[in-house]
Amino acid sequence: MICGSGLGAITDTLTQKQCFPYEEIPHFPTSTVKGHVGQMVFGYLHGVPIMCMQGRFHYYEGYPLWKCAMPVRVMKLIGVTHLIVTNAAGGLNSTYNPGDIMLMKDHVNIMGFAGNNPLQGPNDDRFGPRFLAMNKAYDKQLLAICDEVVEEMGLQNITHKGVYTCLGGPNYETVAEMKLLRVLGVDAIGMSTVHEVITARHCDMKIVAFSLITNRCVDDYDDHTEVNHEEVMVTGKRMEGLLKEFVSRIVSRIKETFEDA
Ligand SMILES: Nc1nc2ncn(CCNC(CO)CO)c2c(=O)[nH]1
Repeated sequence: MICGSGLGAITDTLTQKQCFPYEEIPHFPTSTVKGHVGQMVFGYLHGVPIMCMQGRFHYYEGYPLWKCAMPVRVMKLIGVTHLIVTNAAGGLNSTYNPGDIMLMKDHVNIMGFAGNNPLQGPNDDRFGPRFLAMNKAYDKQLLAICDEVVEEMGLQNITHKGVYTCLGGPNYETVAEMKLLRVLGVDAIGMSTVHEVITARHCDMKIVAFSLITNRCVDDYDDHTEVNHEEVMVTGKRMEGLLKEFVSRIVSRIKETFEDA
């Protein structure tokens, strides 16, 4: 699992936890962002062994995308098969409200348009192919499991399926940028996740990802509200209980699916 801004409480669901601060892990970057604890947490959830990044690394912290996503390859080498990625995101789709969940059905790798990609450079054949198909990055079976959990928890009114994009940050978007992203079919905007998903897909992990919509993206020159990180974390804190239950039930169903396989 990868926990986004303010979503680190998801690790509270784990038992027999062993925590390793990133600064104690050789060659790992360190988390410098408020709301990101900065440690790798190992534990169990419904008897399933879990490796969880409590806090992630971002391009805007000064790390190249391959380094931000490097922990995904460490997870692969340790034997992780399924990746649950969470993030806090701004809701560009006007039907989204703070506190909503957006299940990622796809992403727009806008940083990749300029070739800024975690797989740039010589391909490491130990993990995957030189040229990677991305049309099935978001696993349909895992999305169906999310749909079942949404139904079970009665979250239909606050849950959406949409398209996410990752900008480099650390600034939030301008009005013109939000208007452009809306034209491109983007529903939620963040500063993470896409490079982690590309890296996970490259090494054939099954991936499910969702955004907690922490604030509205307002593409109106007459609206003077300004997004800020505190607001992002406040919404994360408000929704942490529900998200813990949501993720817990997803893992439980993945376990059932694996046991039936
Ligand atoms: N408009 C907008 N709203 C958002 N809410 C959360 N994030 C994700 C970025 N989170 C950063 C700063 O809050 C910390 O990684 C964003 C974003 O990128 N844009």
